[in-house]
This record gives sequence, structure tokens and C-alpha cells, in this order.
Amino acid sequence: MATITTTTMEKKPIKVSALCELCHSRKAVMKRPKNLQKLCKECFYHVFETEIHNTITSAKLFSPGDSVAIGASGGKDSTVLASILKTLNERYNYGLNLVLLSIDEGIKGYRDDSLATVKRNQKQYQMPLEIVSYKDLYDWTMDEIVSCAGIRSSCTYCGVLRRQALDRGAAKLGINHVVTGHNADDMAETVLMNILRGDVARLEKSCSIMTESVGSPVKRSKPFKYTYQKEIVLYAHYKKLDYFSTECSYAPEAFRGTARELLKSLEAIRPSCIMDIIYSGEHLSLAPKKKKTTVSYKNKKKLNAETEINSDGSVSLPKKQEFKDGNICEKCGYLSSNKICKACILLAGLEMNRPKVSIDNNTAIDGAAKLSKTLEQLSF
Ligand SMILES: Nc1ncnc2c1ncn2[C@@H]1O[C@H](COP(=O)(O)OP(=O)(O)OP(=O)(O)O)[C@@H](O)[C@H]1O
Repeated sequence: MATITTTTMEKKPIKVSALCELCHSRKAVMKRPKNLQKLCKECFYHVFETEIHNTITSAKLFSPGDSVAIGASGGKDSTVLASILKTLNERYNYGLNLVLLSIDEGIKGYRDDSLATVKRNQKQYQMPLEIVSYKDLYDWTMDEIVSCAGIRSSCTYCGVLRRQALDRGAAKLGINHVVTGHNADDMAETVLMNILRGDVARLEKSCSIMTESVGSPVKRSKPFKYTYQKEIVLYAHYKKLDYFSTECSYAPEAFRGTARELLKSLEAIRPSCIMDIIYSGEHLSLAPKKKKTTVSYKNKKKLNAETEINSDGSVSLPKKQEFKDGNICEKCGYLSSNKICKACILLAGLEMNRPKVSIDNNTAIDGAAKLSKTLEQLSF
């Protein structure tokens, strides 16, 4: 009998029987978290890598000759992603030019240390590395933002700014495809969160393996969409990959933390629930949207035009102020689906030293949904 602890989060060591259930010849060293199969190291590597290859090929994520930027934070997910993409690219001749792209948010004692890991990964995987910083792009570091806006909204600021920073970093490299290490647990959490807060618009998109905005040159994909976090940790552990394991110094998004706990409890009872939730998210068919009700406000001068209330409760800007994807932000000149991009709205709030005005005026919804609802209601 051999024993191994799959993650530091698990308290009980897992007991496995002597022989691998796949090769029937080598000693089993683990129970596979996804289906509790008893496997030896070699068979685990094989099934883990093959499943990711199958995800990539069945979703047709890449074409030969593509340049792909790997969003590299130095953490376990993106480090394993870089390692696996290098392995699969060589094994199956994908013909990809792989580049590491890191965003330095400016978090002392956290991001500076994790970037040191990415710099080592650059040498280990022999990939070019591009580092783009919030300070250069926005003239703010996350440390400065938190000292101005407080810790509570840190994930909201960071998420909006990082999304744009990854796009801009890729554009700088002339690359139109960014892959990230978002895994099956992240996807299932997002589905749960969107269900729990009734965010139908986000629910529809939350299971896409690839997201693209009309008019934006940069697409994003998640090759680990079906890969369990515990298996990523096991793979990194057995392969002795060099990754940074400290959590961000700022508070995690509160509601996501709750969804994560819920998912962990469900997974403990039924390991397949992560895949089942993703499957449900992929196959949910949403009722067609109800016809919009137009509400005319008396004080048109103040609101400047008609505002539409949609069936899901969100508010649309008046027609003449609507902007489509592919437009340019009037302030920073980067692509935006609004007249002013979300990053510039947040930064303008910071400049005026009143960041909470733009994100804290709706207590019924949380995090990114709260921000997006608020942004929808802004008039320019
Ligand atoms: N600073 C960054 N620079 C580049 N990419 C990033 C950065 N932060 C996050 N990402 C990308 O977004 C993915 C999800 O990030 P998240 O913050 O949820 O971290 P995570 O789940 O801990 O992932 P990781 O273990 O890779 O840090 C990462 O796997 C990575 O691909």
C-alpha cells in the first residue's frame, strides 16, 4: 500500500492499492481526483496530457503557425499550462510560437516574487517573455489603488485592468491569441456564481472555451477548461515544476470564495460534480429574452435621453449613446465597447479620489456583476 496526499488542502492521505488500473504493471501511487482511478505516475501523465490535447483539438483552438501568448502569473495553473503546451506542441507538431506574457500589477511581496518564477520558467521552457506593468499602462500600481480605494474592491479593479493589460500586451507582441490557466474548478465556480446571483447574461458565456469580441483582435481561450485543479497540482508536484504558490496579498473576491467552498464540499461527496456543473452550464438553454419595456423619464434633460429597462433588470444606455465592440475609448484610445472603456472609468474615479461612487451603489449584487450593472447605468 502506498499513500499520497493530493493537495495541501486535503487532510487525509489517500490509500491506493498496489497496481495501476490502467497499465496493470506498475505500482499505483495515487487516486485520480477526477474519477478516483488508481494510477501510476506514468499513466497519470499520459491521461492528463492526452485529455488536454483532446480538448485543444476538438475545440480547434490552434492552427499551425499561430503565435500564442500564455498568460503567465508564475502560479501553478499557468506554469503547468506553459509546460504542457510546450510538451504537446513538440509531441503533436502543433506548429505554435509560444510566448510568455506576464502582467505586473505592482503588488509588493507577491507579484515581484511570482515574476521571478516566470523569469526562471522563461529559461526552463525556452520561451520569450514579455512583462507589461499597470504602472506603465495606467500610471497606478495595485498597491497604490488599494491604498486609495481600499481592499474590498481590489479584485474588481485588478480584474478589469488585467483583462485590458493582457490584450494590450498581446497586441504589442503582434499576437491575437491569449491562453490562460483557468481550470475546470474556476469554470464550475463561475457557473455557480452566475446561477446564484441570477446573472443570466454572464451565465450564457461562462462555459465558452474561447471568447472573442467583435472588432477586438485578441481572442482568449482556456485549454484547462476540463482539467481539475487537484490534478494540475499533482502534475506540477510529480513533474517538480517550478511555480509560485503564495496567494495574492489582497482579499479574494468574497462571493467567489463562497462558491469555491460550496464546490469543494460538493466535490468531496461526488468528484464528478465539477464536470457535471460545467456540462449543465454548457447545455442550459435560456428562455428567449422578453421584449424590452421602454421607460421615458420626465427629467430628460438630466438623463439626457430614454433609458431602457431590460427583462433581466439591467439598464441599457440610450440608443444614440450605444457603442459597439471594436470602437475606440475616447480617453485611452484602446478598443472598447463603450465610449469610455471600463478601465478608464475606474481610473477616472481613482483620480478624483472617489472610487466607491462608481462601484458601491448597488448592494443587491456583488463583484464583477455589480460593476457591470453600474457601468451600464452610467451616462456619458
Ligand atoms: N499577472 C498575470 N500575468 C499574466 N497572466 C495572468 C496574471 N494573473 C492571472 N493570469 C492568467 O489568468 C489565469 C487565472 O488567474 P487567477 O488569478 O485566477 O489565478 P490562479 O487560478 O491562481 O492561476 P495561476 O495558478 O496560474 O496563478 C492564470 O492562470 C493566468 O493564465
